[in-house]
Amino acid sequence: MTTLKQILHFIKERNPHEPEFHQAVEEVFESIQPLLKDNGIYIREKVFERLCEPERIVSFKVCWTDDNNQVQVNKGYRVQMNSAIGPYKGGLRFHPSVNQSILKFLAFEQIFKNALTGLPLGAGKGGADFDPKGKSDGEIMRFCQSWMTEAYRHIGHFTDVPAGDIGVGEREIGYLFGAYKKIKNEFQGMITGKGLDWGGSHLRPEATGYGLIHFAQFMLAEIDEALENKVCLVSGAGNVSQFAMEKLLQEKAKVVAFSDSTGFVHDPDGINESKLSYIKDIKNGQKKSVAVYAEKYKNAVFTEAGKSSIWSIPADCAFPCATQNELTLDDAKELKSNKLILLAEGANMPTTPDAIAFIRKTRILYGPGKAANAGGVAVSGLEMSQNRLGRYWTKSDLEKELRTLMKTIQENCLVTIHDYGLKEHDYLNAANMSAFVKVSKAMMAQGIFG
Ligand SMILES: NC(=O)C1=CN([C@@H]2O[C@H](COP(=O)(O)OP(=O)(O)OC[C@H]3O[C@@H](n4cnc5c(N)ncnc54)[C@H](OP(=O)(O)O)[C@@H]3O)[C@@H](O)[C@H]2O)C=CC1
Ligand SMILES: O=C(O)CCC(=O)C(=O)O
Repeated sequence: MTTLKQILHFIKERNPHEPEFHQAVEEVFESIQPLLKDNGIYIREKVFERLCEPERIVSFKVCWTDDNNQVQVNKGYRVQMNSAIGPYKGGLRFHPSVNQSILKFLAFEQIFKNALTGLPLGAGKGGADFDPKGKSDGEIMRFCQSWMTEAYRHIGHFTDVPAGDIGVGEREIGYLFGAYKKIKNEFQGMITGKGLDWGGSHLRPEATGYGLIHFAQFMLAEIDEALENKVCLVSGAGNVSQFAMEKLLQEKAKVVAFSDSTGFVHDPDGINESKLSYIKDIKNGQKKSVAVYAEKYKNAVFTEAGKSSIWSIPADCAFPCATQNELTLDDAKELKSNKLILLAEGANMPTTPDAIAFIRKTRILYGPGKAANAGGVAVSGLEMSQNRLGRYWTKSDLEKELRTLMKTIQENCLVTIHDYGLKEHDYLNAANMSAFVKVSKAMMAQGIFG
């Protein structure tokens, strides 16, 4: 008889040297303990073991020439994790830190997140250990074209539909889409995050950040609180962060800090629309460090990475929107001692396990990324629907859809909390359990190939 401990041990042994993947797996495994204990079928059918094994990993070389005519070689990947409820779906990350462990953790998280959206989306993730920083448009284009020259075989609107993630925005999506169209001679919605004039959807750029803030509003409403006048910290200064800040401003919250890989800015006066436009210009146009912001606004202070943490600034709400494991136990303790009310994750797995365990023992509301940042992939799902119909929906249609989707995810969590007798506001276990049940059912219905 297999014990629960043996299952986790087996998965870790089968996937050595993959700490991020282990971390993501262990979190879900902990959450679903009651389900595994009460339902022998999950054990007999080896559902968790099957969920942890990617259906396919494609790993390939990406050769391209830089502007000095030097040959460059990178590692490219696509992890096709699970297709029980729809075609593989998830972003591409171009960052020097990319490796198989990171992409497997991201693809694994995507299984549950995508299930929570209620849309027919399987799970995948991919990318390359390519660093877009400092590269010319021509170099980025040649890299994307080379990546797609291999990956196109595995991608398609009913097979696997990538999108953006760290280092991949509309420019990269355009080059990837163009390469696919050229190779296949087909104009199809095989990638999301496209430009509005060539098959993209209104609100996809905004969706992750806006959806995160909607989710936070719904969580706060449960304790009769609102975002107005709340002091907020938003890490990162990229896509998710920029639109989280934008929505927070619309909701009259006060954003006093943001960051990037070089450090963080504390602006005690709070940012406003014109300051946010400047942040967008620094990051999307000039492609510089956020340090530049502090040179322009007199009360703003820039602190270099490693010297202190953005999470040491007193605030009511914290939104980690940069990268994995960016918020540690020490950060969590400091946030608590500064009387934080809510922590909602825009990034994937940004909070370390010990920090999550600490937060969950306090009264701080915790919104796990799988639920809180699902707005991005949800609007990607709606982009796929529009592509299949050959129609565009209006911005106001999509605004309504996004808000409703985020509300439905939150309400499903509340129902799961009630049905399984979880602790009040236990969004973490609720999200993991309800998504697990949904995907497992689909897998078992499809036999052992499911
Ligand atoms: N884009 C989307 O729709 C979705 C994204 N996510 C997640 O949100 C997070 C941010 O993604 P996104 O905004 O798209 O990416 P971007 O590339 O647009 O922005 C990433 C931001 O995070 C900072 N950052 C990246 N790596 C590090 C690091 N190791 N240490 C400190 N700062 C870092 C970057 O700083 P710098 O500019 O200096 O590199 C940048 O400010 C990721 O975890 C992603 O997986 C989740 C759901 C959907
Ligand atoms: O829009 C998508 O398909 C992917 C978004 C994503 O990568 C994520 O949710 O982490």
